[in-house]
Amino acid sequence: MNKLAIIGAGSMAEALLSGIVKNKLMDSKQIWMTNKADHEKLIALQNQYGVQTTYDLEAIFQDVDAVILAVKPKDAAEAISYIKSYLKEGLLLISVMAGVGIQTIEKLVDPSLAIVRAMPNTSAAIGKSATALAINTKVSPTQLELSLNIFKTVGLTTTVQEDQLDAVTGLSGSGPAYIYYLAEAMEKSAIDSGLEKDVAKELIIQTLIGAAEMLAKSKKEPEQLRKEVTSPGGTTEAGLKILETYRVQHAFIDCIKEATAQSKRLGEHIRAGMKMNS
Ligand SMILES: NC(=O)C1=CN([C@@H]2O[C@H](COP(=O)(O)OP(=O)(O)OC[C@H]3O[C@@H](n4cnc5c(N)ncnc54)[C@H](O)[C@@H]3O)[C@@H](O)[C@H]2O)C=CC1
Ligand SMILES: O=C(O)[C@@H]1CCC=N1
Repeated sequence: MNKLAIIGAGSMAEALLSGIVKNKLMDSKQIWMTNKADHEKLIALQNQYGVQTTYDLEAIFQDVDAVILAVKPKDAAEAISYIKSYLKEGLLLISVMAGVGIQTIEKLVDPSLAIVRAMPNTSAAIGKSATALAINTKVSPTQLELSLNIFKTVGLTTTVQEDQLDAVTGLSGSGPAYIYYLAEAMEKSAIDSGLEKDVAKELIIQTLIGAAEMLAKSKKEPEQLRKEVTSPGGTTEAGLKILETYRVQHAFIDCIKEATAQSKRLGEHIRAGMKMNS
């Protein structure tokens, strides 16, 4: 790839930029970035990563191979109409916007445009994202490989059908927040029980890393691993009984389903807004 443009310069855009630069996927001088109006942020990114930043769309799009669209879903229509005249056949558009479907984007751009819809998560900032990608029929094998290579710089990648991306968003897109929520609860209870915050934090982090690595490395199902921690009449059993009383597993299932539904609703909301404006 000779040149990459990134539209939007927020946390997700920076995480991707950082991965691409760190893994030397391309020279940072070949990456062009812009945002809505935060000039200082662009200067900071330029200084930190050596990328090119500008509000001059002609300069950004001249001879560009791929464009990453990393604005908020609510800004999708405005951002796409801003760059629409530059989105030509042969170009690859990669969207990381939650909920915004490929069909919705197709309605806003040249129908021949190759589009990848990706759902990373914020662990991209440390190269540990779980990213799923879906593509439209215009994406060539080379463009798919390029997209996978971009997201591999920030973690694991997989491809799914487009209609599965809302479920991915509810599961692994929002997923880090569920784990942080658990970590918050662990920290609060540890402090209430008299542990020092620093000590508690260290123990919690290692417990989460250890459990995640057991899930990754052991061939056992999560249920089996849970049972192996739980001695009859022991501490874990006593603790888990409380989770059962509060139906916490059901709450997590409902949580992920609701996040998935919200991804669908976001997409519908944007589609409805487009119809009203057309
Ligand atoms: N934060 C997360 O956990 C995840 C976010 N995403 C998606 O990534 C996208 C970006 O999210 P964040 O980086 O968290 O947002 P953010 O609010 O940090 O950044 C958004 C950026 O878009 C720019 N922008 C807005 N309108 C624009 C326009 N018309 N032209 C050019 N730039 C424009 C803003 O200036 C800003 O730089 C969202 O669509 C979100 O759904 C995807 C996966 C995970
Ligand atoms: O909450 C959100 O809408 C974004 C998308 C996935 C994670 N965060």
